[in-house]
Amino acid sequence: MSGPLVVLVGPMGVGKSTVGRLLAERLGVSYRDTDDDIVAEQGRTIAEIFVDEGEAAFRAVEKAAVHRALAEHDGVLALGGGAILDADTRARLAGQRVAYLSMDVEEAVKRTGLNAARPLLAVNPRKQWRELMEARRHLYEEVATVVVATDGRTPEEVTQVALDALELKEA
Ligand SMILES: Nc1ncnc2c1ncn2[C@@H]1O[C@H](COP(=O)(O)OP(=O)(O)OP(=O)(O)O)[C@@H](O)[C@H]1O
Ligand SMILES: O=C(O)C1=C[C@@H](O)[C@@H](O)[C@H](O)C1
Ligand SMILES: [Mg+2]
Repeated sequence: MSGPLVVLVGPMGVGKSTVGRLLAERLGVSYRDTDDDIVAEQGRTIAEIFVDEGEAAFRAVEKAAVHRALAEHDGVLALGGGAILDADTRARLAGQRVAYLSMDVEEAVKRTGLNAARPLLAVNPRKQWRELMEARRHLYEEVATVVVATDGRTPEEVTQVALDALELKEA
């Protein structure tokens, strides 16, 4: 299988960065995050891109960054929470090993809070979360080869469950 060893998908704050780094360490590979790529390439925060140019422009930048990372990276790759909204990106994930990290709404509010750095959850996070997940849950499930529930688990426990589910050997 060419492309990343593992791709992580899931909503904002579910632990993609935290678990992604731990997974990469355990597997002896490098970690890459498309949100970080976008910030580095654009020289602006994601919140700034949303405010300056709107969500549609952000999604176009994101799509290019995701496709580049899928072609270049062979370690653990975390995608931005909304990357799976794009049909070409979902098609591109079809042959990949993809772990969907999931959580329920209460866990989501605990982990993301009222964080202004997450523009899609800035106002009424509980309601926004539910709406986002209604629109996206089936897309995360569509691209996933494994689903790992993170509720009530530490990042280390989530990492272990993911390794077992993916049947990957440690370095
Ligand atoms: N299993 C866990 N249990 C409790 N807290 C966690 C867990 N995993 C991550 N966290 C905490 O939740 C917050 C969000 O985690 P993280 O930044 O890894 O998520 P993310 O999916 O990368 O989010 P983003 O949308 O910003 O990319 C952090 O404060 C992190 O410490
Ligand atoms: O879920 C989303 O739509 C987003 C998630 C983040 O990773 C960022 O990519 C951005 O804040 C949008
Ligand atoms: Mg992250």
